[in-house]
Amino acid sequence: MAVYTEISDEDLDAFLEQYPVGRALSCKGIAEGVENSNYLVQTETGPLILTLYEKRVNPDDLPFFLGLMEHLADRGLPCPLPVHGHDGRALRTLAGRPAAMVSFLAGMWPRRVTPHHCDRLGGALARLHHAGGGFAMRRRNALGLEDWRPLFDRCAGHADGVHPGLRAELDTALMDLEACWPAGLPEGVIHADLFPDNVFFLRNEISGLIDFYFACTDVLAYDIAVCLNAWCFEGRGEFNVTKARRLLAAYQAERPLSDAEMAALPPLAQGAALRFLLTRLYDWVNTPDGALVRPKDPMEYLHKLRFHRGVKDPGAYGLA
Ligand SMILES: Nc1ncnc2c1ncn2[C@@H]1O[C@H](COP(=O)(O)OP(=O)(O)OP(=O)(O)O)[C@@H](O)[C@H]1O
Ligand SMILES: N[C@@H](CCO)C(=O)O
Repeated sequence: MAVYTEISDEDLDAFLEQYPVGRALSCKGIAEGVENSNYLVQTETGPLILTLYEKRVNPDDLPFFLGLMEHLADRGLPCPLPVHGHDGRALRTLAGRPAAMVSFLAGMWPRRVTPHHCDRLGGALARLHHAGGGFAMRRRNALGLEDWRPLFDRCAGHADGVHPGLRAELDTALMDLEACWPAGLPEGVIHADLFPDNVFFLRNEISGLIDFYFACTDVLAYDIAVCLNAWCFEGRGEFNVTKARRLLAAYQAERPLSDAEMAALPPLAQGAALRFLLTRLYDWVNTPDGALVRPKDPMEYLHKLRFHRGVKDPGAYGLA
């Protein structure tokens, strides 16, 4: 479960007094998620999500994340809207952590992803990229190409213990990407972690996009590459080209890809697989036994990385 920081009733009451939301009627820790502490707070004016930002979030980035959610919500994207206090501020401190409240979004994330979900995702992702266009703030991707080598170095010594030969395989994959990483592609605001558990559906339509805490300014097509990894593989590791085709077609109906973006999909997809493999590997080897939050399986992403390294042509992703 992801409640790293507990809050007392007194602290919560004092916190809520600073917002025009009335008093708390209940407050429950949310088990899902691995990064931050999240609470569902029922207030006299309705439900809100209270987040206490934990280790991987740099407090200096919070104005970007909160400003971005506000910018996107203002442009009609169904994403959480930060709640401002009586003093106008959305961000303050609770139980020693930076904390903010955002609007509660109804819906459930898809436990079994279908091609229909991928279709809706593709459209929403393109709309997110368009809507992010006018956002004035910038944030470098803290988990981009240049950050993978230092992250790898921090866990390389444990890699072969997770899987024999993993260290050499990751080193080679990283060197290949460092040599051929695409340059000059269109950039803008990307979500950078748009996994199924960050997309809510209600009656088969998207009702919410959440968790903007990796969002940054980077190559737009890299966001598609993240989604191809997170949405288009089956449980046993096979790539589902029908899902990818639906995702890409729906994306392109709203934002057509250039030839350069299409050609770049294989290395971008390798990079996205490597990014999640490395953060998962890092967590895998640094999480003590018996910790409350179970780390996610890095091997899932090794299989995905291998698949993308075998792709010679973006047609493999269902592009015509
Ligand atoms: N605005 C929201 N409306 C409704 N539920 C929300 C909202 N934000 C978060 N949640 C709930 O909290 C859970 C965890 O949120 P979130 O994904 O942001 O956490 P996290 O710790 O950053 O997780 P991770 O990065 O591992 O996905 C979600 O799965 C959802 O159940
Ligand atoms: N979506 C990430 C975890 C949160 O960043 C993963 O599945 O590894």
